[in-house]
Amino acid sequence: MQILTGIKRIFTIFAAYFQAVLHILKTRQQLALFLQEQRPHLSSVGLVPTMGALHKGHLSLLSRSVEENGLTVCSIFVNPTQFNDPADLDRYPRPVESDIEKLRQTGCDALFMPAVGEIYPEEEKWHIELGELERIMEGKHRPGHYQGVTQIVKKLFDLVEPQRAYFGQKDYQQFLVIGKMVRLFSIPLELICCPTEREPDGLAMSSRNVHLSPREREEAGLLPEALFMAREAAQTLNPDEVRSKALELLASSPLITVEYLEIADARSLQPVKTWEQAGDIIVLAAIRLGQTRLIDNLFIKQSQ
Ligand SMILES: Nc1ncnc2c1ncn2[C@@H]1O[C@H](COP(=O)(O)OP(=O)(O)OP(=O)(O)O)[C@@H](O)[C@H]1O
Ligand SMILES: CC(C)(CO)[C@@H](O)C(=O)[O-]
Ligand code: BAL
Repeated sequence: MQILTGIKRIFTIFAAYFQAVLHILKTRQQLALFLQEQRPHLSSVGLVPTMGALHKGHLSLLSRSVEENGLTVCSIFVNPTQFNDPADLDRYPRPVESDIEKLRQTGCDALFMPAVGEIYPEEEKWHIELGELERIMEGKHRPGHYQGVTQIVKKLFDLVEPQRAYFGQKDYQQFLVIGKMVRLFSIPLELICCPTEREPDGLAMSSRNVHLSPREREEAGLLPEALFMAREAAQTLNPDEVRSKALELLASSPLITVEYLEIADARSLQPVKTWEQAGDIIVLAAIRLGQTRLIDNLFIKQSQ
């Protein structure tokens, strides 16, 4: 009896150990072999694409995937083709060791972290028709950005073939763009948009927040404040008036430059003139604080 209990205990320890194992895969081939081995035993695979420098926002996507799928793959790849500003690419934070530790703690099964040459062995052409979505807001202010995003996300979808892929609402326009790409290529997967995780003062968590000076960090709180104020003001004012009020609040900081602030139909991202014009309405903004560019958004009206 004692022997049996002992064997059971050893088995439990081994099982816990193997569950906690994070497989680190650096090449397409390692990823393909790993998935080939695992897939027959699994109900579903969840993919969480990231550029690393993981924070609680990323971890919330990972926890949701771990909960909903038999296997979760996180990718960390700072994709050069989506950076329209080379300085932004150069200084993008890359704290690999602490990222790996965080992934271990979430129960993520595999980390795919390829080198640039592994993903782009040679120069390649990529262009898909994203329509208006590419000509407004992020698309307008970061030319080529969504071509780079769709290029890498399509490659990741092809390599991992997940049943579900998880993205954050903080990059809401990106979520719509990826939805458009999935429909264009008829990719059989479910896209899941997870809520934005925020700091105590409301600032959306972002890998780029580390670049803010203490003074900029303080003023950055005005961005969520303007969005939450807009949602409140929508109860009594029309969209144009709300927009002006939010812009006024951001203008109160000499450090902030507003790139855009729009109140839009949450499906098309076209500006609305009345609250009745769309079922779902969202306020989206991008600001610059010194060298750092921050984006955020908040639903003002949601039909369900
Ligand atoms: N605060 C957040 N809450 C929830 N999801 C987030 C948050 N920040 C980022 N994400 C999501 O995590 C995924 C990976 O994002 P990414 O690696 O670019 O991090 P990031 O913090 O958004 O970086 P940056 O803001 O510098 O672009 C994306 O789907 C993104 O929307
Ligand atoms: C989706 C993504 C990982 C593609 O590089 C990136 O755009 C991001 O982190 O949001
Ligand atoms: N989180 C969106 C990726 C980017 O800013 O390039």
